[in-house]
Amino acid sequence: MAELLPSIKSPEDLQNLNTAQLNQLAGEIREVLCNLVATRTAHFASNLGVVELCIALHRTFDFKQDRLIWDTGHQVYPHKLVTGRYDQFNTMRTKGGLMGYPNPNESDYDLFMTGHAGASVSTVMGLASGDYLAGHGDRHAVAVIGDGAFPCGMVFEALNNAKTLKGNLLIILNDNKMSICPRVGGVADYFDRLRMNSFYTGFKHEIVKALNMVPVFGDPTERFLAQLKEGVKAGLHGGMLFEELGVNYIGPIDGHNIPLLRKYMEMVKTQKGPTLLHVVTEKGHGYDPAAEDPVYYHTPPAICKPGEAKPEEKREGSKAYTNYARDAIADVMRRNDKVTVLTAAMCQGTKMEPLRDEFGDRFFDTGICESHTVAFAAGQAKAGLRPIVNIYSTFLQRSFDQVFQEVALQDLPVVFTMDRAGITAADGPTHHGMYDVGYMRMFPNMIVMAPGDADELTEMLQFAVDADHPTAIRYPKTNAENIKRDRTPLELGKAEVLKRGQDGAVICYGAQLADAKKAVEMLAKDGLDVTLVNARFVKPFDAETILPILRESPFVITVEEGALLTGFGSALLEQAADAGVDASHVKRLGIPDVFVQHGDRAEILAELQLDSLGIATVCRQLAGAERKVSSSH
Ligand SMILES: Cc1ncc(C[n+]2csc(CCOP(=O)(O)OP(=O)(O)O)c2C)c(N)n1
Ligand SMILES: CC(=O)[C@@H](O)[C@H](O)COP(=O)(O)O
Ligand SMILES: [Mg+2]
Repeated sequence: MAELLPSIKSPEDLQNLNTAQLNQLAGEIREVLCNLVATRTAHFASNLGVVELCIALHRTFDFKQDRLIWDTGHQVYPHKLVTGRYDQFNTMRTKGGLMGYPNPNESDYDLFMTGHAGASVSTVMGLASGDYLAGHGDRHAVAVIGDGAFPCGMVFEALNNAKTLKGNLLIILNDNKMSICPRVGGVADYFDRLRMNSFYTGFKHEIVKALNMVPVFGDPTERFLAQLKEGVKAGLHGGMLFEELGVNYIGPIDGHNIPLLRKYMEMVKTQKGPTLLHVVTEKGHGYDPAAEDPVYYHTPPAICKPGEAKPEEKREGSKAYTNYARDAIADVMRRNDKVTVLTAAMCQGTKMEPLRDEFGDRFFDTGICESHTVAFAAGQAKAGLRPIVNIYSTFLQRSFDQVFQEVALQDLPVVFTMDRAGITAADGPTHHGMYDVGYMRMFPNMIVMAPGDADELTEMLQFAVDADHPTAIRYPKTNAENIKRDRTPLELGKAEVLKRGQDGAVICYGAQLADAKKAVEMLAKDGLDVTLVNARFVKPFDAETILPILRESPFVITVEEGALLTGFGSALLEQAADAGVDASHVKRLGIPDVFVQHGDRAEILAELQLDSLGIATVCRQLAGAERKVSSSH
């Protein structure tokens, strides 16, 4: 039972604790983290890994004045616990409760609401620059960034700029050998070599000793020269990559040793110029199952109670769209050896570990480097391959310019399977996939579609791989259904009319089709005969099918799980305006011009009237309104 933690109302309450008490506090924080994931899915292993680092930071710096940014922000739970949010902690990732990422609306100790990796060094540099110009050059600016986030291009853009910075910059590299999956790439290998540095440091000491004993000639000289080469290599590995950029490199040090962390932090506080402190931690530290399997315990299912064995994944009747997409990708790759698949460090989230194993040389994990991922895919397409970029909608935003220049402008056959397109629920506004419809349909040459059910996703993927143009397919974070019907074969730019009625029309773009169908069936029981359309494509738009429905229907509702601004409904209004068709009776359902907060997906969809009840309610209102108008004529 937590004794110390409840008394920590702010980091000031840490100042009087001794090392034993700080270590006890670390244990209490871990207990709270374990209890949290016994109740719901949350970020777990990452938070377990930064407990001591967080305590040492708040014990050493005064972040009422100094600046602290946790890169990505998924590891911010210990920070929230020591900055006065212990009492609310059980609301984590629930509607109206604490956000699972930093949230300035919760605390002044949270400076940026983040969830996307790689921006911390840049933003903390901006803070340092602003403080310097405001006369607060004595403030410290600290970015804590993981080894998975570090390869983000933006980090190197910031490092390039760091030596010009006025103000104090401390970058803490939290190196736990993990992204969500094991980290990949040359930066990862470099960190591995740096982690050996404690060995090299000792080795360098040996070199100096050897220097004093070096004989002038004979065998020992050769041995000495061999050692000297190693010593020089050690020096190179001793953070020279950073030193050459004007960033002092210190480390690596043990990230679970609070006194040691505090000693080094006090030391770097006096260091002039940008400094990188390399801290080695264990992802999942302090809870053995998580330390042994940090991939699974990155965001484990709610039912993994402390000490319980790893539960089998819940068997559900229907599978997630993610599973259908993964299986469809695997199937296409088996039948066509020109097809490749790329992920930007989301192999686990897109459930592609089996593809990594099966298609080794046609599976590419680029790390958290989405801009590179898309440009790399464009290069593959130019070379005659059919790359599939399997990516979360929200993270694709990082690659906007590469989608434009390297893919659409070149008219290259890159397939974008955009997972988490729509409400992602507990992750909140940084992770909802809101904007992909708008920005993907803007680009000439792009084919933009959304399946109404699981089988249609499979069909669309094959269609996309066969298309000689860039294509984008969006689907949400939810279980997929299959809608029984006489399925119209997929045809470029053609919608599918599931039912015709004379009282109104519901035109659905994407996976809410199941809810739209339920709504139309409910309405039929009320005597309202409503047309149901599965739009399938937002680009090319099926004006030939849809505009006559606008002309004939007393009311029309469009349904999409995405931003209304620039979304499918906007496209319909544009088409109507261009064709001179009256669209004043069109009601668009989707996400309004707000950032949707975290919460339960079903609740959020209901609030937005995007579920079957909401769609039916809006139809009744419009039908009623329509009947009043027609009866008053
Ligand atoms: C731009 C972007 N791409 C992908 C992700 C998904 N993501 C969240 S955490 C994570 C791994 C981060 O690894 P690291 O920075 O080492 O933190 P750790 O979990 O190891 O503490 C990834 C890929 C993201 N949040 N942002
Ligand atoms: C921090 C981060 O961006 C990922 O951990 C993300 O939260 C994963 O989302 P899913 O749980 O939907 O895969
Ligand atoms: Mg890591």
